[in-house]
Amino acid sequence: MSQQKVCFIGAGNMSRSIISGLVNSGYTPQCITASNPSQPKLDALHHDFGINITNDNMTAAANADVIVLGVKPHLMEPVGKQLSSLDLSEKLIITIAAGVTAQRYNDFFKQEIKLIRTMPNTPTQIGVGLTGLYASDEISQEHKALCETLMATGGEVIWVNKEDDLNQVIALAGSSPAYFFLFLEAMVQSAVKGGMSESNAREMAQQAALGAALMAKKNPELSLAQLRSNVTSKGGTTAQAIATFEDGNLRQLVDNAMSNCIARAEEMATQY
Ligand SMILES: NC(=O)C1=CN([C@@H]2O[C@H](COP(=O)(O)OP(=O)(O)OC[C@H]3O[C@@H](n4cnc5c(N)ncnc54)[C@H](OP(=O)(O)O)[C@@H]3O)[C@@H](O)[C@H]2O)C=CC1
Ligand SMILES: O=C(O)[C@@H]1CCC=N1
Repeated sequence: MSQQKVCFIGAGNMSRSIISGLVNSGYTPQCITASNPSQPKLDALHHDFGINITNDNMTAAANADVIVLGVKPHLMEPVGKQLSSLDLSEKLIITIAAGVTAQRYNDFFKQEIKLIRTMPNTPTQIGVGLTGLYASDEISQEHKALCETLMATGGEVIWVNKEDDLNQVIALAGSSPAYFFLFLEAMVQSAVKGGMSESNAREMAQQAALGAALMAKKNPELSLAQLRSNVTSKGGTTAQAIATFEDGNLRQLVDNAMSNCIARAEEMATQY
């Protein structure tokens, strides 16, 4: 794998997940630098992965071939302004932020930068993530290939043709691990209420989720409805549970949740 110098501006949850994917798949830790204002997350990254750490965004960015912007969306503008005095013409800039359009970064950095917008998710940290990628026509094949190689260390990558499609990626993959954690939380709470120990309840619920996801993945010829049907004996227990979900309009609730997720990304695009 190419061992370009990669720096992360912002060393929070998502940057940590990507760094974990990189190092676990053999990327040289000495080629990775994380920059963050507060020290504890940096120290943990240095301890866990052996990467370089700093509180100085400018030095980190100046010395990197690839700059990954890992701060919250509202901080992209001050970070861009801070780095705008650097000559970024030869560098690839990768943003992971939701809801900040590619065009805005040229304003923030006060120059035409080579930017690829990505939408990863936290399972990247264990190699089973998914990252959506968008690049405008001006971005070179070399930079696209480099970005894809870096992000693929955390799992699957999917290019989208239109920037707007990244908002669907947010709803389907970037944010969605949280939906599944919520579902697991609710299952565990119900089982604990029924007398099960929390650890047993969690083990059962998470193993079932893992098994269901793997079955869906390993049987692409089977529809999701068929996989569900295979569990659902007529007049049996599953049928009662599924009927309860359908009566409670789970599908509509999921549709509302995903639509609101996308609407928030669109709103953020007008804010930042
Ligand atoms: N979490 C997720 O699942 C996903 C997040 N994203 C995107 O990733 C980005 C980061 O999110 P997430 O990792 O969750 O957020 P975190 O809050 O965990 O991380 C953001 C980090 O940025 C640091 N930071 C703040 N100001 C600066 C600055 N001026 N220069 C450098 N670093 C700074 C913060 O440091 P400190 O804490 O010390 O202030 C913090 O460590 C967001 O844009 C989000 O949209 C995308 C996909 C999924
Ligand atoms: O909640 C957020 O805004 C970010 C983007 C996707 C996941 N976390």
